[in-house]
Amino acid sequence: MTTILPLLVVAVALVDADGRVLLQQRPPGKAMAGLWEFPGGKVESGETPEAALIRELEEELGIRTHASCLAPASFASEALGDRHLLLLLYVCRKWQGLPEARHATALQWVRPNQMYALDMPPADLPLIGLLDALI
Ligand SMILES: Nc1nc2c([nH]c(=O)n2[C@@H]2O[C@H](COP(=O)(O)OP(=O)(O)OP(=O)(O)O)[C@@H](O)[C@H]2O)c(=O)[nH]1
Repeated sequence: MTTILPLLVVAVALVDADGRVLLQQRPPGKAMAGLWEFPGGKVESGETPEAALIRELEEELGIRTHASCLAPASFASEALGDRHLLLLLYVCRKWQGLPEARHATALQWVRPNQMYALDMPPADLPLIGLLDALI
């Protein structure tokens, strides 16, 4: 029997006052370079998912938020090489600071229905319809 190791990733739809969501572009050199994704990253050993997301938001965008502002919204389950990605998606409408691209190539604010036209990781595609209905 093949052992499949799960990869736990947290990501967030940051929603602004106009109902737009922040996407970031994966930088060259990383897997799936150039694709547009939700900010987030891997949950490290000993971290709660919310703590991991708060850490990633600070590292990647320089913004701060609180666990009580992270609303669980959906998840994705997708094969990823020899791993199996479990991506927990949160929605967040309250944070401090102005997002800046510290790791990403670029940032853009888009309405969920504009995401269908963007290149996004396969795991994210089923999440677009949910955000379209939710936001
Ligand atoms: N952040 C994020 N990762 C996603 C999304 N969709 C998706 O398939 N992933 C995948 O989830 C994994 C997240 O890993 P990452 O490389 O961004 O995480 P990280 O910030 O911990 O990176 P590092 O390994 O360079 O430290 C990648 O395999 C990435 O392709 C998404 O919308 N947002």
